[in-house]
Amino acid sequence: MRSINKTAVLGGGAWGTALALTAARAGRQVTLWARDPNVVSEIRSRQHNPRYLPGITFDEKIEATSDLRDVGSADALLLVTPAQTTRETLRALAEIGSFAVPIVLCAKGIEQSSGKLLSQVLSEELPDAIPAVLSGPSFADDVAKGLPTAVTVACENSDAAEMLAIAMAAPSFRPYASTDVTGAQIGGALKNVLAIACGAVVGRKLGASAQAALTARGFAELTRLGSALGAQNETLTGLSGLGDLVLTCSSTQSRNFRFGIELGEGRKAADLIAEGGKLAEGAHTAKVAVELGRRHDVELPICEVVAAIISGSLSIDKALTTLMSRPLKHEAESGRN
Ligand SMILES: NC(=O)c1ccc[n+]([C@@H]2O[C@H](COP(=O)([O-])OP(=O)(O)OC[C@H]3O[C@@H](n4cnc5c(N)ncnc54)[C@H](O)[C@@H]3O)[C@@H](O)[C@H]2O)c1
Ligand SMILES: O=P(O)(O)OC[C@H](O)CO
Repeated sequence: MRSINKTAVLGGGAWGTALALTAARAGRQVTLWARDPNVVSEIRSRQHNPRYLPGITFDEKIEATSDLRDVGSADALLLVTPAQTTRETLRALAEIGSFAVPIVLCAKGIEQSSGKLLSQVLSEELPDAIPAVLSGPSFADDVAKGLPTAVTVACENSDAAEMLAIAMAAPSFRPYASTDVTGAQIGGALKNVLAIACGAVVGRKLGASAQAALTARGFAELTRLGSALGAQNETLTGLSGLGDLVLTCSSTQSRNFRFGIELGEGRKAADLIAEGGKLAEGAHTAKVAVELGRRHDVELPICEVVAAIISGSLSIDKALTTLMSRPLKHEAESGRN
């Protein structure tokens, strides 16, 4: 694999911009591709992205473009468009070349139409690419401001994982290399769904004890599904698993958590989605996560009630009764449904 200097970021939203800044701080040459020409012109002319990172201006040099052909010579690409647009973005890339370089999946979700992890989607659309994942506790706003955090960078090829970690490492951004591509995706996908549940508990004023209990039982679900799919325990208890779950299930900075709060306060999911506000990936992942669980004989009761609340078939009060009246069991049985 060639060394990583030229880095392309696809996606001009909050996370794409924050990761482009991080790569520049790490000393990389960065091209940011954004679909929206306004984002490109704001970055080019004023070094900021006010729609997605309001109040943040940057000194780092980032080349912004809306022409996808400009990313063709990158040594590595970071894919940072919403999870459900991954296939579409990859297909657009495939029209330009075969990209036999690392493609780092930074979105957190599972493809709704197929139930596939984004790494599977990548392998189908760009079979020559080297699939990698970047995930962990990281609010775009914090990262863009240079506040410190640590993340997981996973690639089956251990050398490539290390090279990617080095390529993205900056004074306030510490990537840990991993070879567990599946495990690194499960935490990010499920924590968004579980954060909606925790937000609903807060919005309904059910108390901090309920929020903590739900987070811990949510972690049991994340672990069960991850283990069934072959994830390593260290990944699930690490930055992209437990680390991101704790962050997202406890902070009003999280869009998924805030989506849950609104549900808890009585808003309808369909209305929130129709309003097209901030991206809450968990609303798009809940149902497909439950289906993925079923295919692997894994029960995901919290994800299940979140999916039912989002579809409008279950109220929050009924969801609580459903969860609290499940058969009593030993905590040690958590790994087995
Ligand atoms: N914001 C964060 O703190 C954060 C942190 C880690 C991971 N993520 C993940 O990163 C992904 C992107 O999130 P974000 O925060 O950047 O979202 P965002 O809403 O801020 O930005 C999404 C961007 O994608 C673009 N986009 C939407 N559909 C597109 C399409 N079909 N083709 C090309 N571009 C398209 C939008 O124009 C926008 O620029 C999500 O999966 C999210 O879970 C976000
Ligand atoms: O704002 P959220 O809920 O999409 O969370 C952002 C990041 O995934 C946190 O690590």
